[in-house]
Amino acid sequence: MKVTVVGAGAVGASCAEYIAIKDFASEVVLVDIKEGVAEGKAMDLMQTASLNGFDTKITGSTNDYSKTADSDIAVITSGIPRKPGMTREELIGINAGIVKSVTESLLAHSPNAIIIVVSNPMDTMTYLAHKVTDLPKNRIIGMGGALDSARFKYRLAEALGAPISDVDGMVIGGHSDTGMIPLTRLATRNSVPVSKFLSEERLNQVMEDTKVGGATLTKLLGTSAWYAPGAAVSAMVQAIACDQKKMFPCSCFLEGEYGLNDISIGVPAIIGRNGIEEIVEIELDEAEKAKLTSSAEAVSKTNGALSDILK
Ligand SMILES: NC(=O)c1ccc[n+]([C@@H]2O[C@H](COP(=O)([O-])OP(=O)(O)OC[C@H]3O[C@@H](n4cnc5c(N)ncnc54)[C@H](O)[C@@H]3O)[C@@H](O)[C@H]2O)c1
Ligand SMILES: O=C(O)C[C@H](O)C(=O)O
Repeated sequence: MKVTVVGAGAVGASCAEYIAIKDFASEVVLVDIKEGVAEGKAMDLMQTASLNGFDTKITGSTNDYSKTADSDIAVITSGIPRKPGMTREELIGINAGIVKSVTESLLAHSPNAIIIVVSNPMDTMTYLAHKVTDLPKNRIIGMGGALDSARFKYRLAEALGAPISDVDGMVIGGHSDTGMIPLTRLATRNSVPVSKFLSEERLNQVMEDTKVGGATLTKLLGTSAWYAPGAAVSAMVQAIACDQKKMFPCSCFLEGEYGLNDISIGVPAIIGRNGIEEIVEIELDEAEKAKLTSSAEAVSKTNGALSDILK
């Protein structure tokens, strides 16, 4: 199983590290536009192999996509991250051009790859990847919900005073500060609804803290997060590589599911060897449906900024 990760920055390198540590891929190729960076990170990571006990071969390449040929899975993390005070949507001007050209270069050498889009604004970059390639919808997946759900579980566990392993929960909708929809109604502590333990007010606080999870870290770090994003991408890569059929909320191109069309947005999906094996349509209540509609409107508005690049 060959995996290419484009962008050897914070998220790309973290993702490559987690993939290697889990030791399910034969090869990971890191690609970056900055001379020597991908080669350097690959060498540094390879020097952890004997310490961390993995056999995955990690190589680096400065923009030479021939090294990525015949990848089974390609992850796109190239582009700029936000700084404190910015929204993800403000990155579109620079990142759209990068994601378009990287997607085209990847597919020129790996026509059968399944692509995972990470660069922000992620739902719009996933939509862009669909539009420039016209690949079947199962082969382009946006990573956002897996990360947002991990943050939701962290916040729930904190509020409950429970171990994170006892908590389950999911975030759907757009991967943005206002568009995320943490599904508190369906969240559980060992199968018991969390509303049994937490007041509505505390649950609302959990929801708000989850939605600004990325912004909170960006303020603390001066740039956006990488450990949990890298872990979330690696979990999705593993689900594909090992045909795990795991369910993650992720940005899927919708054609009528959830009443939405011509948009990529976070919904639950089964992830396996074919990428998105199935989009799972769960029963939402009226309030959740209204939130998903308004989240989709915001993503569509951001997609509108792609009109020039899609000409
Ligand atoms: N979807 C998510 O949940 C999620 C989570 C974290 C970060 N992100 C996004 O991922 C992106 C990367 O974040 P980061 O923290 O790793 O940033 P970073 O600056 O550390 O790394 C980005 C890397 O991309 C490289 N790059 C730029 N243009 C390129 C090109 N044309 N080809 C190849 N490489 C190129 C840069 O040289 C840099 O090394 C950002 O857009 C960020 O907002 C998304
Ligand atoms: O917050 C960001 O800008 C990066 C990423 O989308 C995240 O959620 O960590």
